[in-house]
Amino acid sequence: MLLADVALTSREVAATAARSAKVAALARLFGATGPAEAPVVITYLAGRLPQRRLGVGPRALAERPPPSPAARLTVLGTDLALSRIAGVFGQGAGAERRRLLRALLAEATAEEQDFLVRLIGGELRQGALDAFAVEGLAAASGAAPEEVRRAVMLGGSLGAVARALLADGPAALAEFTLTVGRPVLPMLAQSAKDLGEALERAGPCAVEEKLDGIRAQVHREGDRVRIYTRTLDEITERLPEVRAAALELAAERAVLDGELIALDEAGRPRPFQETSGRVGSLQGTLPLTPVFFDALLIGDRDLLEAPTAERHAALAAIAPGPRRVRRVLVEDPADAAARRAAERFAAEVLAAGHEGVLVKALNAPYRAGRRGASWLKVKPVHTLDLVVLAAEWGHGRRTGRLSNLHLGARRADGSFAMLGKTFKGLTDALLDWQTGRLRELAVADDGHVVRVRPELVVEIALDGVQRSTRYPAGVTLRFARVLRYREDKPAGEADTVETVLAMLR
Ligand SMILES: Nc1ncnc2c1ncn2[C@@H]1O[C@H](COP(=O)(O)OP(=O)(O)OP(=O)(O)O)[C@@H](O)[C@H]1O
Repeated sequence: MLLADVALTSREVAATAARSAKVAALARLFGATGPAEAPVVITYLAGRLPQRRLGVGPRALAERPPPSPAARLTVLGTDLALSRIAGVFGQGAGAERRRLLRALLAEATAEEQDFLVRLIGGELRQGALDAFAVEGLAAASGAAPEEVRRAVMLGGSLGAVARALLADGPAALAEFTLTVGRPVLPMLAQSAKDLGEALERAGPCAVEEKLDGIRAQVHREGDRVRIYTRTLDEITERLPEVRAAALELAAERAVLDGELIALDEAGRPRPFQETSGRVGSLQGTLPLTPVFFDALLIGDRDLLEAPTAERHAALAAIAPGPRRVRRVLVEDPADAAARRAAERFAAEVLAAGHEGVLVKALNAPYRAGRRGASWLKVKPVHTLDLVVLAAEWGHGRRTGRLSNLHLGARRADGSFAMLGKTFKGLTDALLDWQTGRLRELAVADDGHVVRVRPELVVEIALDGVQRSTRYPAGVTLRFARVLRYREDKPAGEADTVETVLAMLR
């Protein structure tokens, strides 16, 4: 497949607001896509790179050679060329990467050059693309969209499902079942205003402590253990203590969902930044403890469709108390005594230094990859996960470091609206870290503001939001401060403008 075909479809999909037209354009393209090309095609359409980071800056992207008169770049050829660029390290790497990029661009037509530069610069990101691609793939292959969706959750990636579907047709979807050693997307929670609202919405439920750590899915088969993050990256090698804990479970074969936290000697949770250092690229040395809250598979039993109460019981049978999240049951939310007990529990959880509670409907299945109403989170402090759009060079003590962050929320079309700026809450270690990371993401630097690819998610605490004519969404943040970077969260899942506007009310 030619890169030109992908560029054309990308333009068509962006140009129409109609879901059916987007899906039809994608279905046409997938009809002509080979199985091996499919993962790359899908990644490009979503505006992402399989290589994630190329290490080329704004200067390299600004240097365009004369375009090729005819389209001849293939998708796989382009992918190979980008992998070569990403693989250059050491002295003179910058210049060598620029040379390779120029050589690639010289092979591209003017339209392909445009596509590549915007792709590499992060301007083509389309958060909603995967959902349309599922339908486009279903249409192109004759499979049911719901089946494709289920396979993506269980297979962990749209690319892998597309490859199988385009190679073997709808029958290939049967291979995508929950398998030990193959992570599935975690179930996510919606927000509730307070515990009262959550109990009302959930019906009979469990109220659980919300631990402030790192989401982890732990797979065990005999003495083989694998640990995955929320984005399904494998982190087993970095966490021998978690592996050891998994080997102590009373089940040889299990897939469990939980949170990794760092505790001090008194058993109180340590700040998240110390936890995340072990998993993200910040440095961290504290040992982590897994605390499980769900079981997806135990022995030969796939528990995904089993109700919460049954999954919790299955977990309790194989994991000792300290390895499990603490919870109280509210069998009847209309019962005042049960509600009071839940309120007391939530207050204790906060007093113990945790961030809030989760309220989980007892009769609901485990919905991998979904943010449904059967899990509700209640947190007393307002926080937003926003995307860093730019940063300003600091002054005085912060000279030479990127400091004041420009923060954006996600629009429905996948672009970002700036909400405000903050340099509060940044420790020296965070300043150093973000300076390095943001320079890697830089696309422009005017000596004052460095604009970056919108990829880095940061969790911001705030006192609220207020109307403002200075910012494009008509709203800005009050007393925003940085809590932590969320390297485990993709920008496509950052909070939306809609969520922020809802906070005005
Ligand atoms: N008992 C628990 N049950 C489920 N999740 C928990 C629990 N304790 C802590 N968590 C963590 O809380 C997260 C959900 O709430 P949070 O407000 O942190 O959302 P987030 O990570 O910002 O976004 P998302 O809801 O997208 O995960 C889970 O992903 C998990 O990491």
